[in-house]
Amino acid sequence: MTETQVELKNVTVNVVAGHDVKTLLDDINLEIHRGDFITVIGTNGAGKSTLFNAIGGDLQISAGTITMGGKRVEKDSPEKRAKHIARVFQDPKMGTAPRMTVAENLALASHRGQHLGLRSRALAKKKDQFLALTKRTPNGLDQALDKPTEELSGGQRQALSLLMATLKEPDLLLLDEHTAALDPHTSAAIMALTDKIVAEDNLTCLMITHQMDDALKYGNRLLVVDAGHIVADYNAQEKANLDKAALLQYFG
Ligand SMILES: Nc1ncnc2c1ncn2[C@@H]1O[C@H](COP(=O)(O)OP(=O)(O)OP(=O)(O)O)[C@@H](O)[C@H]1O
Repeated sequence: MTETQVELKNVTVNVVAGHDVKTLLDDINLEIHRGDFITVIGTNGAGKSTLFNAIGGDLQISAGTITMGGKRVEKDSPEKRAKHIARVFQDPKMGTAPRMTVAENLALASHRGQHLGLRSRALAKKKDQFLALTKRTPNGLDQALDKPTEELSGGQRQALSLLMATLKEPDLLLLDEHTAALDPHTSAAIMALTDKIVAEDNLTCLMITHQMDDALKYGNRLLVVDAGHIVADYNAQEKANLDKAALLQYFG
């Protein structure tokens, strides 16, 4: 039986814009099952990142409920929700501490939700684990464990962000166009790594992308967001029968 991991019921997000109230999400209903890997597409300004902000708590919802693992979370702070939700953004500079080394960043991520103890002995103990972890990446991160993150390439930083986000196996992984700033070759490599981590760790994941090929190739479900609504929710079988031309129709 499929287990519900996250559920949005009648979620609406209104914001005040000048003298008007703007509805960014309009009565959204969405059930996410454990192990779902859902790709999310839609035009610029459709509400995709707003959906992530509502789930992550960066934006308060105006109506409705959000449940994670059976518990209501819509009133919880983003910090409290971050114990269960990890997010990777488009900008490779976000999500890592630039002056800290790759190993130190990984140590930070491995202490998510706990008090920090970045003593060098503790770090040395974890080096083997971090070496094994970074060897999974396609772009030489394992050779850069002692380098400050600001010296890494964009692709290496996104690989690191992904490892940091998934190190503690979050209940929900939110990928917000995390390969959009990368060249095609690096983007493909990071997508392959993403797919591997999601499958091996059996993560529940939502991934926003403007790459229709990636939206079709990865995941077991595909959502289309338009003007604050979910206008399509394709299951694995329906998704297998979709092609790029069908998806492009949603972009007018
Ligand atoms: N805090 C806010 N206050 C007012 N308007 C907002 C706020 N956040 C987002 N918006 C607006 O809500 C709409 C949806 O934005 P959102 O970033 O969710 O779109 P998106 O689908 O992620 O687009 P893109 O593909 O361009 O990233 C846009 O018109 C945006 O300007």
